[in-house]
Amino acid sequence: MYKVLITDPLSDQGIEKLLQAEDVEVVRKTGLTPDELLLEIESADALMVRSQTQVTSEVIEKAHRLKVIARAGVGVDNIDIAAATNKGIIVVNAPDGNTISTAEHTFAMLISLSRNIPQAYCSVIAGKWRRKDFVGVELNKKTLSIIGLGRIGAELAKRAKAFRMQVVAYDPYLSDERAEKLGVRKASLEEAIAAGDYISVHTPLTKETRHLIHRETFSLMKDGVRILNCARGGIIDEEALYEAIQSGKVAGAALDVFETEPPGNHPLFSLPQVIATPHLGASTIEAQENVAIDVSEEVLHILRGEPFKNAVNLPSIPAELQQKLQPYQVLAEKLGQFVAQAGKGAPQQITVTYAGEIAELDVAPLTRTILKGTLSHHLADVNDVNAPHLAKQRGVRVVEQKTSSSHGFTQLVKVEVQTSRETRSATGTLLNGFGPRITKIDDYPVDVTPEGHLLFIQHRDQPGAIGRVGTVLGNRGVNIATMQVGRQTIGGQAIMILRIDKSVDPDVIETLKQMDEIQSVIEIDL
Ligand SMILES: NC(=O)C1=CN([C@@H]2O[C@H](COP(=O)(O)OP(=O)(O)OC[C@H]3O[C@@H](n4cnc5c(N)ncnc54)[C@H](O)[C@@H]3O)[C@@H](O)[C@H]2O)C=CC1
Ligand SMILES: O=C(O)C(=O)COP(=O)(O)O
Repeated sequence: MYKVLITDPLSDQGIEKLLQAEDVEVVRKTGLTPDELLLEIESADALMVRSQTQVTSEVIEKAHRLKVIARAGVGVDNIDIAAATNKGIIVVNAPDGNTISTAEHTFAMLISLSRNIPQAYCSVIAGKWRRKDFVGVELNKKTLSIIGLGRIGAELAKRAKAFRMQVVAYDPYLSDERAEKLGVRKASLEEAIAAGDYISVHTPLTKETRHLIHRETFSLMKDGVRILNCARGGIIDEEALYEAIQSGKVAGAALDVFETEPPGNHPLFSLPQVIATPHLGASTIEAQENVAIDVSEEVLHILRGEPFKNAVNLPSIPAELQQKLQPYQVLAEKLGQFVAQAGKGAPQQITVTYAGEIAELDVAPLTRTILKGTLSHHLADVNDVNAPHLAKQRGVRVVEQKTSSSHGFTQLVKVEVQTSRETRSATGTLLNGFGPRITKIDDYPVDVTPEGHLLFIQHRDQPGAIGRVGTVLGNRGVNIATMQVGRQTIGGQAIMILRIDKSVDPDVIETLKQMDEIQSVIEIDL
């Protein structure tokens, strides 16, 4: 039974699948203190959050069983992604489910800001009728500068155009084609800042975007500019914004998000030009249902070891590529495991070579799996998420290369591990209908199914060697299921790979090692 811990309010309808899953126990505990969260997380297999729960490195450290942190929304700045990655915990989000709601909310703020609707409302219900105090401005023909033209920024642009606004956008990843398609003018950050009657930020909060709009940026803006932040508190320097409003440079600001949430009695709230909502961008029935459905499905897939889509700490793999790579996953992992167990010493460099048909695909996900297989021999809790990170941390160089020559096979994957003591390699392929095969160990051609218990023996090719090994194993009640022998020259170096039905005692290995013609015996579990 998997424990799925939900610590922020999620839509009941959205998590229906989780509630109905027979292998899942859903524990909903909102408003936990940090200490309570540290206790709860210890036994959780999955954690589902929105923006309130702070998933810090301390929380992650206590998460002994956690496989996935699911963010029912977009921004993951409340999750310590590096700590999760380090621990091999997958972080997923729901990038699409709240786009429209947040764009609509930003547009509602844009209109409210222009027509002083919140201020006028407060005045009217206080019994006043002060029409002159709330004269607004039109959106028609005004310029809206959007900083960060991603999903939400693009939806906002469409709405602004429908109101006959000019839209200028800055986004380092904005192509000319996309700008043209959306009917926006692509600009540099400075140009966009200088052009806007309105400036709306829609980037994630990252090291680069923290205080993207700072004191000096305000000086580049038009007098009377209006500012919107429905993305993340911290993208705009709040102190600098306060000063810019007070000086009259900025005519108004609409804020849905704050550097600290809840913001309490924030100095900005003393300014009548500021309107605010309590982080409501994604708070609609529809968005909440969408994001909860999306992350519930992801959590179930991850817990059950099935393919999933939106990992934040894994590169995304298009479904078509995933389907093509799927059959190679087992081969990749087994090759990694084989070479790691067959070699002596800690790995210094892992070189993966792809040949034939497979070399035409983006093989990065397979390389991660190979790394997982290789490193898991020396390290605990390695998975596809943390394998590259762990390799780097331990100074293991990873080289990925491709070649067209596959020596008569349709495709080949070769994993070579270089340690301080030796270099060892295993090459494998997929045999149509028969699954993974190891076709070569070092330079010895073999045909080995990579599964179960194997004995890997290096010896001198000489008559009787095979028989003597068989006798030792037979005498100890070890049944040999299959056997492969490879040699380079008659009477030269050779290898034996025996598939045995059960693991052997260490003294059997010692007995084999005593034989004159045998140089090494290694038991390999795949
Ligand atoms: N107020 C709310 O309730 C909500 C807030 N958000 C916030 O909105 C943000 C954007 O969401 P989406 O549009 O879905 O994400 P997205 O990933 O589709 O778009 C973000 C865009 O920002 C751009 N960007 C990154 N760094 C930049 C920089 N330094 N300068 C300019 N552009 C930069 C990226 O290229 C990308 O196109 C989220 O990260 C989240 O923090 C999202 C949903 C709800
Ligand atoms: O999706 C996002 O990034 C949001 O900011 C929405 O936050 P929330 O889930 O409403 O706490």
